[in-house]
Amino acid sequence: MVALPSLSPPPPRPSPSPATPRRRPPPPPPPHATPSHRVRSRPATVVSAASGVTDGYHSTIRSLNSRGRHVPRKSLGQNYMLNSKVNEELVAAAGVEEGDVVLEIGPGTGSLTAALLDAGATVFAVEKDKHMATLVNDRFGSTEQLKIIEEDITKFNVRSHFLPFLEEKSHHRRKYAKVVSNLPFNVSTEVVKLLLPMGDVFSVTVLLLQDETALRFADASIQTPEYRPINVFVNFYSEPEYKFKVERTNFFPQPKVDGAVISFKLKNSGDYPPVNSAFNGKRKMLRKSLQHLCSSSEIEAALANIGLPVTLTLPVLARFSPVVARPSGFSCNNSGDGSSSSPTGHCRWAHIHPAPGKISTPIQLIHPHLVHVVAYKNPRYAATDQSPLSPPLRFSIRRRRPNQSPRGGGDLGFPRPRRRRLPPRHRPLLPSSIPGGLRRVACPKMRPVFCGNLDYDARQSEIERLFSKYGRVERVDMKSGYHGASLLFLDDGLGSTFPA
Ligand SMILES: C[S@@+](CC[C@H](N)C(=O)[O-])C[C@H]1O[C@@H](n2cnc3c(N)ncnc32)[C@H](O)[C@@H]1O
Repeated sequence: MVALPSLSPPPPRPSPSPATPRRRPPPPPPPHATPSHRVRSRPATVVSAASGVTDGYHSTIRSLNSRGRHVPRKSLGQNYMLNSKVNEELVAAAGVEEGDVVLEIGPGTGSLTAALLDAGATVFAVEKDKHMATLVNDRFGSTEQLKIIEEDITKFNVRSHFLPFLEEKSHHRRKYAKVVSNLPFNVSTEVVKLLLPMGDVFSVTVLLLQDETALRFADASIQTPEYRPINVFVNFYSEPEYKFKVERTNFFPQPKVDGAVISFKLKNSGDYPPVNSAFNGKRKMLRKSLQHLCSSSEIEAALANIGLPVTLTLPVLARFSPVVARPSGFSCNNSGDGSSSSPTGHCRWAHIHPAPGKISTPIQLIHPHLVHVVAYKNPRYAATDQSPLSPPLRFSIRRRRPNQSPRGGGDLGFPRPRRRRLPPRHRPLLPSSIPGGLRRVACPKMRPVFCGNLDYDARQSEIERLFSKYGRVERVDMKSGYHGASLLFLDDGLGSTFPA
């Protein structure tokens, strides 16, 4: 923890004496962003017209101390920006201009907020730390140009809170907002997952992240071993561009790593290709990534049919998807071509068929935007139908035998915990924990069903209603750590199937 020196009023500098212990804070670090372009020589601290104060080392310390001594919290990623030039570069990277509406995550002491207000933007700021929210409020007073919400961005429903604000500020004309933020490093992936699919609200998202993370997000070459599902996600929803590196000396307290600014130009939701299942694989080798949908030979035949390579790019995936997935309603009645819409009314469901003969292969009911349900094929129906083109199989949630040792969450999309195998009489039946804070099901009849990629508006009650057709839903756990994921506990009764 860093003990902040009190600087109000700043004491006169004592003449240095070897006997006196040094009490003054270290001098301001040489502010240095290393832009890939536009290197301008400017003073380290710039007077903000909106705020009337400078944002540098001393002013940051002063504002942190202004409401009692405030020690930056590591758990909240509180590394404050000391260099106003970096803030200005952030604002410029987002092309913020007069009349723009901007979402800022974590305004902190308000240094970036000041730069945004100076550029003529109206700012909607979400700050988790009560102390910092009050501090920004004090700094800017009551202005029409700024609204501060004290909330955790990862639990915040951006759509329902931000859209009315956007409409009001843009005078009910359809206008895209922007996101500009010096993010706490520890929530960057969550925030990226939250914001990128919102191309109908935001045109561009400019974030100051950990340099390594920014490099990873901006990597568009899928042939490298570092390529991860997050890259598919990022490139699916946006066009990322690495802007410039920000050295760690620009922050207080100084983090252990450098930062970097990255911009994501968001795509409009109407243009997304329906390729959700491709998010599951690390490399986009179709034969492997999609082996749960059809057999390898069928995948290869489909590829040959449309003249595709085995390793995919996003546009190619978009062309391939309809060959293996047929759109259907969620409440499909064995005809497989239902067209009911999702609970939030956005899109249709795509029903993917299981690989022949793979009894416990996860069967994915994939919805381009809403939900991705992993259920398990019931061995009882293994013999009924094997062809991916015939009417859909009947599924049921896989049943766990009452005396079966609790298996890890691997089948549910969570890593399987390592367990020491106990003799049967010692095996803990129920309840036990699996990673992610989820509890095992207490009743052997209750089946956990994992739903991912939930829409931001999706509510617990909607999921409950959706699944209640297939059995008694004991409860729905909305996972906040995972982007839009929930786990629901379903008692489908002995004879019932999923979907019916
Ligand atoms: C890296 S500091 C940036 C502060 C300021 N924007 C600046 O440039 O100096 C991150 C800020 O985000 C806030 N924060 C941390 N976690 C948050 C969360 N989950 N939701 C909203 N704000 C958060 C912290 O309290 C802190 O003020």
